[in-house]
Amino acid sequence: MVSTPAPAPGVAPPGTTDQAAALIEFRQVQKTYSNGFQAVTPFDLSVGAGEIVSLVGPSGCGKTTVIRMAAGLSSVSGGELVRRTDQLAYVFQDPTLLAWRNVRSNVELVAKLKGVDKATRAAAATAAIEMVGLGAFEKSLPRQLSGGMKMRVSLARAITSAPELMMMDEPFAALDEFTRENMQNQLLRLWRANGFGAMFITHSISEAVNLGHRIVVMAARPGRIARIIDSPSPPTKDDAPRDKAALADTAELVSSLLAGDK
Ligand SMILES: Nc1ncnc2c1ncn2[C@@H]1O[C@H](COP(=O)(O)OP(=O)(O)OP(=O)(O)O)[C@@H](O)[C@H]1O
Repeated sequence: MVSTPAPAPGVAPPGTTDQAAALIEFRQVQKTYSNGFQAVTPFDLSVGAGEIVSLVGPSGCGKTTVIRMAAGLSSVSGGELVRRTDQLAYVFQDPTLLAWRNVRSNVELVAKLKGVDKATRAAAATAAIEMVGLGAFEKSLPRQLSGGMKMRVSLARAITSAPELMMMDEPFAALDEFTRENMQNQLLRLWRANGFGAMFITHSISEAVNLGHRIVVMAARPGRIARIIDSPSPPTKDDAPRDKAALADTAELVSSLLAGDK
């Protein structure tokens, strides 16, 4: 069952698990596909307003299934999924840009399809394009951009629709390590400016730890949560220095959980 009650008043600070302000709550949510395969066993998680929750786990543990249910793209087989916002945006591994539209036109597209008026979406697109550092490429076509630049267009397009909740399914997986780290920084810059909540799926432990206020470590067969870890040094709005040693310890903990040591 998926229900969408009225938006909760107030905005919780990043890292909160305050149920009243949660944008989305999974309550014992399960997924069994029509062939009888149980992809996700009872799953409890909430994502607060302005909170980034990363999901990391082995292939087949149900990460995409979870995010698809959250987005309403896949039905829930059991339990209850409560979503308190319809302001969603998606960013996938494939930036899915329209080849014949230039950067600005691609960035404005989702907001346009959502019916945002021309002046508002143009202003939002200008800000987003600047924020991802593509101001000089507004008129470029996708084929004239690198993989990292295309992903920045995809991020700018998502932000332009002013989402409260971003669903991100391995958005940076196809990028080289250097570009990937750069994109994580871009994403955090956008988050500091726009304050969206996010579910961020990744196979990369360092990415999960760098981005998440909380890190959900999943296990496979059957798909389930192994542990939810509060970041010891989460991203902050004022971009305060992070405790690298504490984050390295968290990465080690995630690694050992994934290896089944803990
Ligand atoms: N439509 C479907 N019908 C039956 N089984 C499915 C379907 N979609 C996914 N599955 C199975 O459900 C399990 C979870 O799949 P899902 O794509 O959610 O995993 P994932 O953790 O996102 O994997 P990956 O990291 O490889 O993308 C897998 O075993 C997959 O084979």
